[in-house]
Amino acid sequence: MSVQMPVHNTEKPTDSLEAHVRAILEALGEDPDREGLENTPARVAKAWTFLTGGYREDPDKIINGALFTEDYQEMIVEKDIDFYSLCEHHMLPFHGKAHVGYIPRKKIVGVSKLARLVDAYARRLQVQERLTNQIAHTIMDRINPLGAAVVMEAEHMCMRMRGVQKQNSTIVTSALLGAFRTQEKTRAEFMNLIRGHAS
Ligand SMILES: Nc1nc2c(ncn2[C@@H]2O[C@H](COP(=O)(O)OP(=O)(O)OP(=O)(O)O)[C@@H](O)[C@H]2O)c(=O)[nH]1
Ligand SMILES: [Zn+2]
Repeated sequence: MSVQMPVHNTEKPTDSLEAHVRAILEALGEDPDREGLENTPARVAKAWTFLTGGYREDPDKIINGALFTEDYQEMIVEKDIDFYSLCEHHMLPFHGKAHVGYIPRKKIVGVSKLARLVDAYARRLQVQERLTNQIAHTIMDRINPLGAAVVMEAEHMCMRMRGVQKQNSTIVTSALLGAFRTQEKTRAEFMNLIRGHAS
């Protein structure tokens, strides 16, 4: 399956964003020079630069930085990884939890790197499906495991604060590759583990 992998930008957008935020404030009928808003363009530009910091991360490098050879071929699951992303349709946040698993063939990865990988893809303009796929495919490509699995559960602000205004709906997406796709038992074990059951 081919997955859209995003472009890697290196330039920080902070300076150019500031002027645009000022223009948005004006378009909203606000006075960008009043005391409370005086520093808002700079603050917003800084916040958005952070929230889209994933464009300046190299996901391959994150994984390659901490790969270790280990004779361990059982499932490894890191669950409940908090993430914050921005939907590319409304540029509003969606956030929730990511559950990531893989079965090593020869290599294991430093556990913090799985969480860093989630952030590197989440901190961009995204759709949840692509975000889920990108994480799973990077694990598959970089660690070369027997399988990789990602399940993401998220609340979309564009469905809560506006639009259809559904306050309780959660979107669940999954990407199951290798053994997680072909072996029902493996898939079931992963699903049980992320639901908090030990076996
Ligand atoms: N599949 C998918 N859809 C998303 C995601 N984030 C937002 N959307 C949807 O993107 C769609 C954009 O639809 P449009 O009809 O062009 O936009 P809209 O008029 O603002 O739609 P409403 O949100 O229904 O008011 C909406 O249905 C959103 O709910 C996502 O991560 N995945
Ligand atoms: Zn949206």
